[in-house]
Amino acid sequence: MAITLGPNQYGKAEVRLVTVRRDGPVHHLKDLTVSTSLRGELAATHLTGDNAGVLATDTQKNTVYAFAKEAPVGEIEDFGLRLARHFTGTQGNITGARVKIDEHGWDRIAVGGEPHDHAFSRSGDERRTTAVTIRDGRAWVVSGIDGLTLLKSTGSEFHGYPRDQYTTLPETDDRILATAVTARWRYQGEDVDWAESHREVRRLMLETFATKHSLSLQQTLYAMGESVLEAREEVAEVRLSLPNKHHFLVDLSPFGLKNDNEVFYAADRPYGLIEGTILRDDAEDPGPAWDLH
Ligand SMILES: O=c1[nH]c(=O)c2[nH]c(=O)[nH]c2[nH]1
Repeated sequence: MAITLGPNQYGKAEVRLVTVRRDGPVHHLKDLTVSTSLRGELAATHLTGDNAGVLATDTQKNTVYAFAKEAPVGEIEDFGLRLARHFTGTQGNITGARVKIDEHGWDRIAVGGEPHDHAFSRSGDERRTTAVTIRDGRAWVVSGIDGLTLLKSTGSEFHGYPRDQYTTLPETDDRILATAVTARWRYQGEDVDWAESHREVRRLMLETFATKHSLSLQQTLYAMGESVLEAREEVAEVRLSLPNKHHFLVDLSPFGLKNDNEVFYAADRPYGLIEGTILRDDAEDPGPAWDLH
């Protein structure tokens, strides 16, 4: 029997980085969680403990902080590209790098209706994300959104599904549709206005969720991805993971009351999990070598 080393990578996970741009009385915050991951000729350390080719994860963490000082962080995609290029460009045996960044939003506190210069409140659960991968000299950028919770109180039906001996779900032509969007979209190329693209992808998905009359969450998922690919040529592929946050009608008949789609029980688990990829058929296939997402 022969034993070999399979795919491997190493890096520093979840470096918490907060920067304050202080070029005047109005301060600008960036709040990021950065994870680095390197690949390459790393057999020696695994097989013999020879660390000559191992850029320490502590050094990777320090590089994140130093880069944040040496130039403005800017958009997370650009920051990720700078870091990934640095790791692959300066370490002879490192041929691949992945930098994942989550951005946590802060809103300015309104004081007397005016946004404050340097006091903030956390924006909520939604996070902007990116994963930048350098592989064999090529860069791939996959950006996204986590934790964007959506609900529509009508405009959603679910019926026509098979009924077998285990089916109890009543068919409905009017239900609450709610989900927490995890979205990832892969860019073709790097010549992108990242902030504008993120804003527009988000807007398109939200508008489609709101306006598309839904016969299933699967149909809504496809329509959300399709609207992005139709309008944004810089995007090659959209992946969505949509938990169906069920809202069940409460049976009010024991109290002699009729429930006209007004009183619901919001269940937290179990939940349906609807996932899918929407693709442009002429987009370049990045290959399976290192899952980009
Ligand atoms: O939009 C839905 N898709 C399903 O596949 C499903 N299954 C289910 O029980 N409810 C729903 N809703």
